[in-house]
Parts: sequence; structure tokens; C-alpha cells
Amino acid sequence: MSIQEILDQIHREMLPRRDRGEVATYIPELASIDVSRFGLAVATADGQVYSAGDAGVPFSIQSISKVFTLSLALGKIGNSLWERVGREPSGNAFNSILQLEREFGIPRNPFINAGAIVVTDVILASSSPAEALAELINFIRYAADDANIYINDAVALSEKATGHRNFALAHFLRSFNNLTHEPDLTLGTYFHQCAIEMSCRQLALAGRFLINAPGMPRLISRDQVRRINALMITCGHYDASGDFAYKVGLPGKSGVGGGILVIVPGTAAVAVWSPGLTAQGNSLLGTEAVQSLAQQMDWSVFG
Ligand SMILES: NC(=O)CC[C@H](N)C(=O)O
Repeated sequence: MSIQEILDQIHREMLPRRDRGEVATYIPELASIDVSRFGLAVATADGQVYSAGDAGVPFSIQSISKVFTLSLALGKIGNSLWERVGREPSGNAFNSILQLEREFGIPRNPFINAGAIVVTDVILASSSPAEALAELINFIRYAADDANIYINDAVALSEKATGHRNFALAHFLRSFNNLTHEPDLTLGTYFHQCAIEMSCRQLALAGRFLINAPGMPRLISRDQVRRINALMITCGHYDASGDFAYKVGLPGKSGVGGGILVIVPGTAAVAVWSPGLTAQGNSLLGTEAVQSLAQQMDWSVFG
């Protein structure tokens, strides 16, 4: 079967599914998303884009934004980032505060909320929130080769109004001197980065800089691309990262909007969207879809 036939087949299989997981409700603006949405797109290193279902419908990328902010932060301050954030899977929920006290305010990795808030603090270093967000959006637009990518302010404000957990994390980080700005400022930026919207097509295209193949947008060094992929496979799905690596065998980053960005090093970037989540906050059908795609395409980083 061709890639397009495989995508169409996966889409057909997902359409009638009733067990779709639960849409995130802790961000009120996300609670009204139609759980039956499903999109899938693949951008290949040879310049093709394939898609199926709602692949043209923009959705809230949420924590997938952490891949782009990490890329920016590494580009800005390089390895000194690792003085403020670790590189180990947390084995805890994405918004957990448990380890932060025991580990003196150094978050386990840049993809759990605490770590991502520190990364956002880094990209804010010499700019205002508006400038940092403009830089981030421009980075993503360049990566996707598409100017039509925006932040949904209503989603950002909705999360700000209910984001007590993230405020707790930010204040805790600040108490350990691991936040250089006022929590309000860093979190305002963080909520807006999470509220970026992209379709599966746009997201797959935006992910091409992580493929490490000739002809792909070159936004950070090859070495950094490898390292970000390593963090995606070990930490990209929080306390379900081991399970994702086992089932899919590829680096991936999920978001509570129901999207997942998956990288097939040297070959392709894949984006999937199904808003229903597992208990760990990862897209239920999205994970199944990329598992099926990887199996049928014989894609794995494990040979
Ligand atoms: N896992 C996620 O997508 C979480 C992102 C969300 N904006 C939060 O901070 O809670």
C-alpha cells in the first residue's frame, strides 16, 4: 500500500470508534472541542505531504509547543540550559509538583510543565513576552513554510484563568531561583505558546526541521536535532513515554489538545490529531494511529 492508502485506511478505521478518551476540560476553551475529530498528515524528506481526515483543521498544539521553545532556547543559550533543567523522564504527570521540592527546583526535563516553564523563562531573557512570542511564531512559520499560523488568545486567557497548578509550579521555581521573571510574565508567555493553533498538515511541515535530512529547513544544528529527538522519545509522553516508545518506536511529543508530533529520523514528520485523551493526557486514538502507521511503513528508530 502507498502512504496515502495507509493514511486513508487508518482514517476509515478510526471514524466509527466510540472509545475515544476524554477531551481535556481543565482548560475550559478546550472542553467544547468535538471529540470525533481526527486528522493525520505526513511530510516526507523528499518533499511530499500526505494527509487524511481533518488534517486541514487547526487545533490547539498545547505541549507540542515545548519542542519549538526548547529548540529556540538551545539555539540561544546552548548547553547551559541543562544547568536549569534535567534530561530524565519524570515518571509523573505532566503537571506534577512532587519532584520539584526534592530536586531543589530543577525540573526533570523540558517537556513536563515545570521544565517547559523554565525554558519559556529562558526565551524571555532579553525580550518582552510579545517579542518572545513573535520570535516563536516566526520560527514555527518558517519551519512550516506557512505564514498562516496564529495564537488563539481565548484559549490562552482561558488557561490563565484556571491555571492554578502552573502558577504553583512557577512560584515554586521562583522560590528556588530557577525563574528569572515574575511568574505572571513567564506564565503569560507560556499560556500563549500553548495556545498556538496548527492543522496536522501545518504541524507535520513545521516538524521537518527535526528529521535531519538534506533539503529540510535548517533551524538548529544537526547535533541539537538528535538530542531533541532523544528527549522526545524518553520524555515526550510524560509517564507514558515508555509505552509510546514500546508501541510506536519513534520520538513523539503530545499535547492535551489531542495532537502528537512524531519524527521518523531521516524520513518524515507525522502529525496526528484526535482530541480524546488517555489518563496520562495523551491522545488515545492518535497514539493508535501512529502505531499503525509506523508498523505498516516499517518505521522505527530501533532498526
Ligand atoms: N500536556 C499539555 O499539553 C499541557 C499544556 C497545558 N497548557 C498545561 O500547561 O497544562
